[in-house]
Order: sequence, then structure tokens, then C-alpha cells
Amino acid sequence: MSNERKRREALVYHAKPKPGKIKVVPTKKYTTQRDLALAYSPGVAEPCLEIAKDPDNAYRYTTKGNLVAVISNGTAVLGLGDIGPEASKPVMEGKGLLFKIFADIDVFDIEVDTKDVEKFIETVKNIAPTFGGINLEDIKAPEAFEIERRLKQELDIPVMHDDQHGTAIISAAALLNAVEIAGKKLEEVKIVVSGAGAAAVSCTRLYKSFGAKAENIVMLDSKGVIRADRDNLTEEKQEFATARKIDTLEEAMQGADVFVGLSIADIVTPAMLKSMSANPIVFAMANPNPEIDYKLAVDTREDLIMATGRSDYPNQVNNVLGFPFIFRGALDVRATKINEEMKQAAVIALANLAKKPVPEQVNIAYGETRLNFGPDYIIPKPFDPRLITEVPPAVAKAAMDSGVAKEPIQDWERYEVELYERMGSDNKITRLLQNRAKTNPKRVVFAEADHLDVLKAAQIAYDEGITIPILLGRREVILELMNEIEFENTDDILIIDPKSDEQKPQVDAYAEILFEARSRNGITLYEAQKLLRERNYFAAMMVKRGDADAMLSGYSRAYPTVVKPIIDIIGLAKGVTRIAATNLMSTSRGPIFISDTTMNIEPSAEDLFKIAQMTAYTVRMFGMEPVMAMLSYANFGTSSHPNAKKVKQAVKTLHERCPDIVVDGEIQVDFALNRKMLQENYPFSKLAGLKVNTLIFPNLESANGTYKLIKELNKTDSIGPILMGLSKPAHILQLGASVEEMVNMVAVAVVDAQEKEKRKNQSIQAVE
Ligand SMILES: NC(=O)C1=CN([C@@H]2O[C@H](COP(=O)(O)OP(=O)(O)OC[C@H]3O[C@@H](n4cnc5c(N)ncnc54)[C@H](OP(=O)(O)O)[C@@H]3O)[C@@H](O)[C@H]2O)C=CC1
Ligand SMILES: CC(=O)C(=O)O
Ligand SMILES: [Mg+2]
Repeated sequence: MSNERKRREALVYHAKPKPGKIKVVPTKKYTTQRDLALAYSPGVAEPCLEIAKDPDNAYRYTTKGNLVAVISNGTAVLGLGDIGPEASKPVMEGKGLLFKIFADIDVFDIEVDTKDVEKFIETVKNIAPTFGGINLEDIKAPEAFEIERRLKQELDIPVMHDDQHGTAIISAAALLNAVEIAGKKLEEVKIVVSGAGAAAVSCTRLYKSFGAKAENIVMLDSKGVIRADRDNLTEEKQEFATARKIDTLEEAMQGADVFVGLSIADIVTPAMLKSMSANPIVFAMANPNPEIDYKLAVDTREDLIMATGRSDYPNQVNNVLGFPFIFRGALDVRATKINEEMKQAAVIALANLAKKPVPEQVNIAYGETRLNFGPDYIIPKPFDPRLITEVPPAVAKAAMDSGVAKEPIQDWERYEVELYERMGSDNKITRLLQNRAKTNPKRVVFAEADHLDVLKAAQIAYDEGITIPILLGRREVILELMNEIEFENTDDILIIDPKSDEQKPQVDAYAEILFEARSRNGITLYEAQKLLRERNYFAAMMVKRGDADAMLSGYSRAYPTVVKPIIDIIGLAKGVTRIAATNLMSTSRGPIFISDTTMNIEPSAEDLFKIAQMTAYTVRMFGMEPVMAMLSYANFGTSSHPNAKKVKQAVKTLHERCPDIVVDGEIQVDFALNRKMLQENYPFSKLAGLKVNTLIFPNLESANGTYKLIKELNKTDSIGPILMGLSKPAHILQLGASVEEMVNMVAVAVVDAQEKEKRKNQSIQAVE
């Protein structure tokens, strides 16, 4: 993708559909007059009075305990420098987003228009009562040191300058591991630190606390090596001044074991890398562009252990891995500060986590086959779901042990469950799906590629490495639209117009195949030729013949007109009598599959059994184990109506023929989703104590209505309908689907193709 396109994409992302990245969402009911009388006057006076009596009650009655201020004056924004408070807002909103998605912490971002240290401190102190913690961000050195020191001293809530300590914690964990992999000792390695600002000073201090020796460290600022005999050094720079008589980065790098970059882009040359010792460690952490380009560095030396602050290369050493989890632990024990013990505990927790076997989910999320502790994996990945249960407890425990926890944790097991459950609402399923698709991209034929949004989806999926698209439609229209959206017409992308003369030989060949298969079903060769000029028939035949791996259609046509060619040409998988569809909803309690959302109007007990079985197959395709409720208006025999009995029969068949599927019913939806209700009333159920993730509805109206209701009311992401039961991957888009929905469906089609390839000779029936 060109830099100009990346630039525009970033601007559109921030501008549309609403400007910015975060919003405030009420957490209490507010529908009735009674609710409002509690939420606001007169009811609100009661918690006010309680807090007036004892300010600590703010933690009980308000969001204070889970609210962090991300505060900046915009003087050192990433590596962009002093760009001012307004210009820093996208970064601060970004930190807010990361706090929320990784640790469920709410954030107000605050941009303060002053460079005056005293005024800044006063502002933060004045607003501190609102917050449970203060995250200082992108404030330049040396002011950052004084601001943080004073605020820590004068406030009784955790205050952390993220660029100093977040960065120090992550890079220290990475350094401990990198040194071990390089077969060296931290006490002995020669370290060059480029930058003498907030991040660099704090990182170097933490490395020293883990054993790095002052005499082995050379630090540089914009003027060169910080020598002890240099004039006008700040207190912090004096702390790291070297006695060596050298001036330049080039000289400092000779024979060095470690380079730590927290300065600006592109100041390290290949020649400098070559002059370093064997197995050198390079952390080029300037953002957004590192001190040396990742590829240039790894091409220069094979024995290099390389990390950057970026997410698009291995070893992202970025404070995103730290601040959400450090604050989570600190807030959860109401720590009055974030002290050295807590930081060191976070370092050790992170370093150790990188050495543990990586869950498959993380491999999938990063499109890796196998992440293993080693030169390309020295630190956990930010999307590792174990971070939330490993780092905050370590930080919380250190706070308790060092006496700064006002509310110590009593039950660690329960705390771990709480931490885990906080993460239910993120969109990791979409991420998982797209990344799994990327591991082995497939050729997807887009039957309606002459529609702008379909083409945009194909472009994104292609850019993301999910698919190699085959574009069906009028060639000149497709080319014009491609030009409009700067979708480069590369050699690997096929454009096919089944109606064109050029395509006639292939249409005729496909028609022969259809004619041969269907001539005894009343189809003539002429009719077959006519059908094959129709794009859905053509696309389906491409998949059938293996000229494409999957097809996608339905954006501009009614469902039945797309289903028919798919069934006619591709046909059902072995053992399947009817196809069905499931929708994956991303809900606040985690992902939920809903079936059958589009195909079977009034399924029989046998149909319900098959729908459940096919859905279980699809759930597993997403790397999850199904925990399935067979829904009804009745619970376990409370009604003898045939509708309830039908579900009961389907459950019986499932229990008999598919003992590997965790499934039960007939059950009402609230009992299925509310673990407490289920446990209290039906403790014998196979679902008791489990988190249901799959709902099989008794008929089409209820399943279809429910998924659309959830989607519209909650504005939840929905992936699907995912067609189940076909012999080859074909998926149907919702009429007028959004580009985002279509990209997800491309990923579904690709993953489906990967799975079908894997199980080539197995049919769904084989699991019976
Ligand atoms: N990966 C990560 O997680 C993080 C990365 N960073 C990155 O670190 C960098 C610094 O951030 P921060 O410490 O907050 O900013 P500061 O403004 O506090 O410090 C910047 C430092 O860089 C020095 N510098 C500027 N030019 C050069 C040069 N040519 N050679 C050597 N040093 C130079 C400055 O020198 P002088 O003192 O002379 O002005 C100053 O010491 C940024 O690029 C930022 O994106 C920061 C935090 C986290
Ligand atoms: C990552 C970060 O905080 C920075 O680059 O400033
Ligand atoms: Mg920063």
C-alpha cells in the first residue's frame, strides 16, 4: 500500500463514521422516571452526602476506581516532538482505547495547554479527585521528571509517566530475555542508549536496578555522547555521563552489545550495526519510525536480536504491553502509588510469560505457525490473552507486599476469574478470524466485483493478505472503480467478465460440465451456456472445478437468487440433507453463535439435530469449543407441546450420536445465558457452570429475529450468515452489507476453504 494511501486511510479511520476514537457510555439503567430520579436528582444526593462524609466512598459510588486520566501537554508526542496539546489528542484517545480493550479501564484524555511545570502540576492536582489514577503521557524531558516526581509526592493515587516507566518495564523485560538468548550477562553487556529524555533515562535506571553497570553505559542526546566533561548537563544527564573520551554514536557503537534507541528515526547505519559485538541486541524504539529500519537491520546482520516499537514486525517493545496491565493491578488494590517493587514485579511477570508455551490463539492472532521463546519472540504479544491474568496480579501482589495497597485482594482465584471476564467484550474473534485467514490466503471469487463496496472489501482483504481475489463483472467498470480507489491491478488479481466474448471458451467448457451432470434433469446445452454467463453460476462453477477456492455473492441480490446456483452447482456435503446458516455475534459476554438464521423455516427434530451438528463444526472452525443450548420457550419438560418436544428429541439425538458436543435443552434463552439461574434451578443440566456460546433456535423466525435484534439494538458486530453444509466454500452476503462485514465474510470463506482442504476426505457426517 502506498504511503499516501496509508495516510488517507489513517485520516478516514479517525474521521468516520464519527470523529475520534472513544465515547462515554452510561452503565446504569436510565429508561424510567424512577431510574432518572436515582441517577440524578433527588437520588444522586445520597451518594454525594456519603462521599462528603468520607471521600473514600467515591470508590464505592462513582467510577473513580476504574477511571484513569491520560494527560499530556503535547511536548514530546511519540517521536513527533513538541506538536502541542490539540495535536496530541489522537494519541491520548488512542491510549484510552488501549486501556479499555486490554484492561477494561475507562479513560478521560486531557490535553493541557501549558509548558509551565508549576501550572501543569497545579492543573493535574486540581482535577485529580475525578480519577483513580493518572497516566502522564508524551511530556518532554526534563520537565517530565519534575512533574512526575511532584505529583507522586503530592497525590495519593497512582501516578505514572508512561513514557518513562511503561517503556522501562517493557524494555527491561525484553532486555533480560534478549541478553539470556544472546548468551550474555546483563552485568557485563556494553549498552549504548540513544536519547536522554524521559523514556531513555527511566529505562536505563531500571536496567541498572536489574544489574546493568553504570561504567558499561554510554548515553547520547541530540548533541552527541554525554561526556562527564560536557557543560550544562541536567541532573539526569549527569547521572549517565561517561568518562570515555568519545563523542559520536559511531564511536559508541563499536564493540557494544546492546543499542537502546529512544530518540529519533534513522540515526543508526548498517556500518554501525556491523561494528557491534557478536549477537548484538538492538531495540530501536522511536515511534513511529525506529532509529534503524527493521528490514535494513536484519538484512545487515544475521545474528541480530532486533526489536522496534512497531506492531508490524516481530518483538514489539512498546509501552502498550505495560500501562493497561500495570494500572489494572494498581487500581484493583487501590494502590496509593506505583513503586519500584510493582514495576519490578511487572518486568518479571512479562519476561517469564514470554518463556511459557504460546497458546494457539496467540499464534492465530498473529498469523504465526509457532511462536517460541527465541530471537524473534523475546516479549509477549499485546493480544496475548494471558497478559490480563499474569501481569495485574503480579503488580497487585507487589503493591500489597510493599504496603501501598489500600484494599488488598483476599481471594486470588476469584480475582483471576474477574480479570478474565473483563475481557469478554473485545473483538478478538474478528481478529482471530482474519489472522487465521492470513496464514494461508485463498482465491476468493467476488461475483459482484463491479460494485464499489464489494471492490473495496476485496481491496482490503487483498492488502491484508487474506485473499487473492478473482473479480467477476464488467471489466471496464471494475477497472474504473479500481482506479478510483487506487486498487492496483497486479498480475495475481484476475478480472473475469463471463458475458464477454473473450470468456466464451471457458463459459462453454463450464456449460459442458453442467450439461453432462444435469442433462437428465431437463437442462439443454443451450440453457447451460446461458446459465453459465450468469455470474453466480460462473462463480459457483469456478469453485466446483477448483479454479477458485471459495465464492462470495449476495451484496446486490436477493438471497434465494444466489442460493439456487450455489446449491445447483456446488451441492451439499456428503451426508448433509439441507444447508443451514449461523451468525457469529460479538456480544458483551463474548462471542455467541446463533443458528439457523437464514435457511430452514420450520425445522424438524432431525433437522435441528443436523443444524446443531453443523454449527458445532463451524464453532470449532473458529478455534472454539461449542457449549450449546437448544432453545425453546420451555425448560426441561415444563411443556408437553409438540414444539417443545421437538427440541427435546433433537437434544436426545445429539446426546446419543454426538457425545463430544456439550449440549443441553430444551431450555429458555435467559436460563441458557444466566449461569446463576441455570445452576440454581437446573443443576443437573450439562450446561450448569458453563458459559454457553452457541444458541440453536427452534425455528427460523426466532433465530433470524434474534440475531437482527441484537445487531440493531446493541450495534454489535455480526459475522454471517455463515452457510453450513455445502461441499465447497460459498458464502452469501447480506443485501447491502458494509465493507467491514464483507471483509469478515471474505475471511470466513478463506478459513472455510482452509478447513475443507484439511478435512478433504471427511464429511460433516464423519463426526456422527
Ligand atoms: N516504544 C515505546 O514504547 C516508546 C517509545 N518512545 C519513543 O522514544 C522517543 C523519545 O521519547 P521521550 O523520551 O518521551 O521524549 P523526550 O523529548 O523526553 O526525549 C527525546 C530525547 O531524544 C534526544 N534526541 C533527539 N535527537 C537525537 C539524536 N539525533 N541522537 C540522539 N538523541 C537525540 C533528545 O536530546 P536532547 O536531550 O538533546 O533534546 C532527548 O534526550 C520518541 O521517539 C518516542 O516515540 C517513547 C516512549 C515509549
Ligand atoms: C509508545 C509511546 O508512548 C510513545 O512512543 O510515545
Ligand atoms: Mg508516549
